[in-house]
Amino acid sequence: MTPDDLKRQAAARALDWVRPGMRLGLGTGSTARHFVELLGERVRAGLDVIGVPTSETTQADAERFGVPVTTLDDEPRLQVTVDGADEIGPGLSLIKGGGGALLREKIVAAASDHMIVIADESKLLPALGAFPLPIEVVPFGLMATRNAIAAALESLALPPELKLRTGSAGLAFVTDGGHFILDAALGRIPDPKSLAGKLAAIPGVVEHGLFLGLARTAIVAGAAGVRVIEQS
Ligand SMILES: O=C[C@H](O)[C@H](O)[C@H](O)COP(=O)(O)O
Repeated sequence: MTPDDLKRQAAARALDWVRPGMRLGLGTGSTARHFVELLGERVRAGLDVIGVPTSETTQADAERFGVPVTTLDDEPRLQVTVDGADEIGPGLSLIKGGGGALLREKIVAAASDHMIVIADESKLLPALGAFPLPIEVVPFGLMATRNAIAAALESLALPPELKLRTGSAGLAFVTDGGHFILDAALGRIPDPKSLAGKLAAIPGVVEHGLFLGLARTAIVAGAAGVRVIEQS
C-alpha cells in the first residue's frame, strides 16, 4: 500500500460524515484532492451537496470532478470541512500550509461546525514541529516582519530559522491571497498555543499554520487500517 493509497482510504472514510444538503468546506492538498474526487463520484450518483473550496487549485479540482461550488460570502456557515494536514499532534493540533493554502483553510475551518482532518499515519506525531511551520506574511515590510518573527521565536527558545518559500524559477511563492510564506524550521514546538499567540500579534503576519482547537475528528489511514480519532 503506497502513502497515496492510504490518503485515499482516509478520504473515502470521510464520506461517512457527508449528508444530503450539506454545505462542505473543501480542503487543499493531495489528501483533500482525493476527497473532492470521491465526493464528485457521489455527486454524479445524485448526492446534493455544495462546497466552498479553500484554494484556487481546489476550486479547479471541484469543477473538474463535478462538485458544485459556492463561496463563504454566499454560505458563511458550513457544516463539515474535510482537509488534510502536514502534521497532527496532541489534541488534534495541526500544522497546515505545506501547500500554501493555510489562510483560506483556516477561515473555512473556523466557519465550519465540524473540521475533519484526513491523513496517512505518517502525519500523526507526538509533538508538532518537525515539519517547518508556514507563516503567511504580507510582502510589504518583509524584512521587518521577518525580524519580528525571529525575535518572537527566540523569546520562546525556538530557533529563529526562517526561509522565504520559493516557487517556480526561484521566485518567491505567492499565495492565493497575494502574500509570501516564511517557513520556520523549529524541530519541536513545546507550546504551540504561546507560539500562535506571539505570531498572531505581529503586524505583517497574516496567518500561521498552527491550527489549534479547530479539528474535531482525525481520520488516519495506516498499514493496520483506518483509525478515527475524536477530540472531545
Ligand atoms: O496548504 C496546504 C494544506 O494545508 C494541506 O492540507 C497540507 O499541506 C497537507 O497536504 P497533503 O495532503 O498534500 O500532504
